[in-house]
Amino acid sequence: MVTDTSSGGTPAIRVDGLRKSFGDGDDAVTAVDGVSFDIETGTVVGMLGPNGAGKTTTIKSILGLVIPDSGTVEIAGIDVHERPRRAYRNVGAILEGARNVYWRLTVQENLSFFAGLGGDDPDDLRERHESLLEQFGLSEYADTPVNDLSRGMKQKVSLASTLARDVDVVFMDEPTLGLDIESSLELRSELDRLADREDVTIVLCSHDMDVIETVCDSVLILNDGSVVEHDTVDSLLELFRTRDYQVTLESPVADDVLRRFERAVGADCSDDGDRVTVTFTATDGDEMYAVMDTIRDAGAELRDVESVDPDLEEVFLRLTETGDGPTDDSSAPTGTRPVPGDSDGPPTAATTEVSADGDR
Ligand SMILES: Nc1ncnc2c1ncn2[C@@H]1O[C@H](COP(=O)(O)OP(=O)(O)OP(=O)(O)O)[C@@H](O)[C@H]1O
Repeated sequence: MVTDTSSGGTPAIRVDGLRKSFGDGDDAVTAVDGVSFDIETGTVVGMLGPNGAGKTTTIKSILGLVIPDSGTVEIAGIDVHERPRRAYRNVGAILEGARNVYWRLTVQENLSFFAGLGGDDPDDLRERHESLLEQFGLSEYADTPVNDLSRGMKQKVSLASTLARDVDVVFMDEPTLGLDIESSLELRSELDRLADREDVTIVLCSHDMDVIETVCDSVLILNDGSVVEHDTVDSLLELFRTRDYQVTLESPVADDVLRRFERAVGADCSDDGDRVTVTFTATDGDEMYAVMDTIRDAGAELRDVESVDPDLEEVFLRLTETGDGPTDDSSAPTGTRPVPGDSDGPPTAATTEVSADGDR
């Protein structure tokens, strides 16, 4: 089910009928194939999808870094194609981790530079910058060149620089990558604060399902260039909550009975010598009764039946039907990654900021 999350007002981001192909003829690849969604102001939205699902292309199209073949993008009701300067004025993005800050500049200089990009006088934002430095534990490094900092600290500078000016919409790709647990938790509460108290809209791509599950209000799942789901995290978890069951049988259960049972239930049984555990999905009550009948017919003794709460990772794998399990990197959800040479759009206000590459 694709749900429109807008509540009637102008959405922070509106994407309508976005399409983008790369290459020609037999080599053409359709990266984004008619993507449409609204993102409500002040919400944190996780964008997920297997590798090649079209996440990067969608985000780059929203930011004006890739020119779509068709479709429109509006930020706060302003068409980014018609009025790019106005549309991108309060948009920030971290697309390549710590690479979007200037490593030869000091931490403070980076904050001032990025504040200046938005047309603000950095002196007017001194208080904001001091509080950002404090929040991210960077105060004592204010005059240190970014180059001399650890990877995690560089990531924090990158985040602080994005927030150095007044932003209404922020795109973040893997913002917790390289952060220690404490900093990652700090970041999560900072994202909550930005969305709740400052009404900032945040679009987050992360490999870390835990971050997505705890920080995001809703999730947008892309697969094969299309939106396959756009719903709240709670609804998505609810969707599968009552479908998974774990049945425990008294051991021993004869081998042939186990195999028959596996075939009937469509799941693997594990026998630890004391008990036999079977986890299966029953989409309705009839299926559940059928499983119970199978257990009775097999003469197995039922010890326990429990429903199993799925986590977001499982929901994601089912919706995208990658089905290879969370350990398979090729199917795991990922954040956006840079694709060399795809910046075929003209410079925009957003381009200027997000592609301000480090001087390594
Ligand atoms: N510049 C390009 N030239 C050719 N093909 C491209 C280009 N950019 C993206 N693609 C192709 O478009 C499809 C979608 O890519 P995209 O990078 O948007 O997916 P993604 O969901 O961000 O994947 P990942 O998680 O691997 O970063 C892929 O098949 C990719 O190979």
